[in-house]
Amino acid sequence: MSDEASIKSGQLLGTVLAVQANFYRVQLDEEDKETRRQGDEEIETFSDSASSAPSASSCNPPLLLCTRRTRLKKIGQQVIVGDRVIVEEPDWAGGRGAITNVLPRNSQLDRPAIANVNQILLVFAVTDPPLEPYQLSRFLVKGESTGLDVVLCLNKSDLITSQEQAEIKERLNSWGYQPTFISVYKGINMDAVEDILAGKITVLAGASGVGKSSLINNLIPSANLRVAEVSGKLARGRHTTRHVELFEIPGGGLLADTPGFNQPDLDCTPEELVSYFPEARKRLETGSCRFSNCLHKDEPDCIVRGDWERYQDYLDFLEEAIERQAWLKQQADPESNLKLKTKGKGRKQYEPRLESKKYRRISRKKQQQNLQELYQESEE
Ligand SMILES: Nc1nc2c(ncn2[C@@H]2O[C@H](COP(=O)(O)OP(=O)(O)OP(=O)(O)O)[C@@H](O)[C@H]2O)c(=O)[nH]1
Ligand SMILES: [Zn+2]
Repeated sequence: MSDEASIKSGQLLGTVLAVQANFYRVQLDEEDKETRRQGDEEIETFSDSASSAPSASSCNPPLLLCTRRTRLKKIGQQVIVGDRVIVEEPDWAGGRGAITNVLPRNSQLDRPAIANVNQILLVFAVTDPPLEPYQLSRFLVKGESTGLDVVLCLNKSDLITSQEQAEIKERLNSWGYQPTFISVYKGINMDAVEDILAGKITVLAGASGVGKSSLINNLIPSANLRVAEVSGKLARGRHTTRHVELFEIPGGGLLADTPGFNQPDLDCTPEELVSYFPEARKRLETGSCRFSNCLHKDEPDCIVRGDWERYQDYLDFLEEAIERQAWLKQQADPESNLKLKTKGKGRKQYEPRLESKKYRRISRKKQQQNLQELYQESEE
């Protein structure tokens, strides 16, 4: 891997927006416009038909469909959406190029794989569907567990009074979040959303029906067709694959709508869970628990346990994380699926256990259950 400083002349720098079979759709950086213009002049000089075919630089956005160099394949260098890549040998008239190198990633999300994401934009509705604190909490914790910034937008603010809005705001402030109240319908605070997204790679997440598709269509009019094509209310096509795509926002920034991220399954360890609650982090800044490995449940002299609204959510998620850890341990250790039995004459032998208990209990909230089912459906 090389870095941005070592780009040589003749090399172009761009960002992978989508992966289609063995091709990578790469958006070139603005600085490369000059190079493209020069390239076009050459084409016009040498080809009579150049004016009849649209060239890469006349495309807006400037995109090249690229292959990955064999050398990258040989060294096992994957290219994923969001990657900053070096492109060589551009064919401006044909809109083609070859990826010769991948710059080091600043971050990487898995499932779906996407590089260099700066933040998670969590969208919920203030009502319709009703704002469910437990579900919101799960999404927030899931978002925090990526280590990226989590930004919260609450849509459909046209449906509530300013008094109700103030109450929600106060409540979420106590959770450690400053929500932006928006309305895609009424165009409320859409410029604030554009400011949040500008110059960054953002992953959009949020429960079903909160207005994510509406938001994308509003921000990116050109995505209209594409969203309707691949997702839409009828087809739900985007939910059947792990397809990820970065949409260019006219006001700046790239946005990924990844249904894979929309299942709020928590996959962290019991120890790290506490750091995904801003209000608990704040308590830990003011002091420490007696035990360094405190899980903040019923240990003596715990600074986290106490009278804060989401403490019960913390305990619920902790239970889940503990069960998950036990389950993973069992999976990793083949002998743990076996039971040590003492046979005749003190001889010991492993025998298969009866079917082990399923680690995940039935979710206590129906809405969340529906979401999980939805996700499973989409995975099938
Ligand atoms: N009142 C109001 N309704 C809105 C607003 N934004 C979206 N809606 C409506 O909310 C419903 C859901 O919107 P979508 O954009 O499909 O929501 P989504 O989050 O993409 O939903 P999924 O595709 O199920 O994940 C639609 O009926 C929209 O018309 C808004 O600002 N105000
Ligand atoms: Zn503690």
